[in-house]
Amino acid sequence: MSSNPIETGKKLAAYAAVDEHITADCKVIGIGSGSTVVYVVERILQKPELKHLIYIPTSFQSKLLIIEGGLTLGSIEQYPEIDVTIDGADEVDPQLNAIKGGGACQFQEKVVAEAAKKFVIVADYRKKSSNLGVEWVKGIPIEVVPMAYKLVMRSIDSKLSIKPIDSKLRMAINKAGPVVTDNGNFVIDAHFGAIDRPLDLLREIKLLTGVYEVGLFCGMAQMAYFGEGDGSVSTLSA
Ligand SMILES: O=C(CO)[C@H](O)[C@H](O)COP(=O)(O)O
Repeated sequence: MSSNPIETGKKLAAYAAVDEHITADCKVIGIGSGSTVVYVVERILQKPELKHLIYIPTSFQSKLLIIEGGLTLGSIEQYPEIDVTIDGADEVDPQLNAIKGGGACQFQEKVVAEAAKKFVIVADYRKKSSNLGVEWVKGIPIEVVPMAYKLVMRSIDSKLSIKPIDSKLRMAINKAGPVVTDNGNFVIDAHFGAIDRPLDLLREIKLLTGVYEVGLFCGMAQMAYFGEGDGSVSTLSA
């Protein structure tokens, strides 16, 4: 085990979720994105009985994890019904509402989560929260069509029932200009502070012209696994 409690937490959560939800009688598995999901694939690769399943990616990163692991890559067009999707999250509340999109993959992640009979979140202890917007203060990731980004920023400021504390276009590191998603779009991160009614906010933001997808996942997850700092795993169920 790593001596870093965060890495240990990610690994414990990922291993527990794979052990409890991915079995040889599953057919199609959705693979989320981010650093915790690396441990999901690591655990799958330790189990030869899971080799024959079809794996659906949620990003370029997770496609590479599947291919480099020698697993069978499928597409959501071929397999629109998924048995289990396991993915990370940036923040999860007690009702299992989540903020996702820290890695700008929220659109494909939402498609693959929604297509699954069971959507399971894996995360380290920092992601557990009493209220969305309290622990994850970088803002809700909102994927927007590039030519509309200024309009969406104006609309976020003026048309929602709650005003953002801060909202900005996500800029790339090691590249001049904005982050460009796997779908060729931009991301606006809008921080609203503690969000009391995430589903209402999700609906409002989705109605803004130019918005492609919102990194609020409400009522989607059946279960979440959190790797704790003391080496244990805690769970939340819907
Ligand atoms: O939503 C995501 C990417 O868009 C990730 O699942 C989320 O950012 C968590 O990542 P990590 O496991 O690295 O903490």
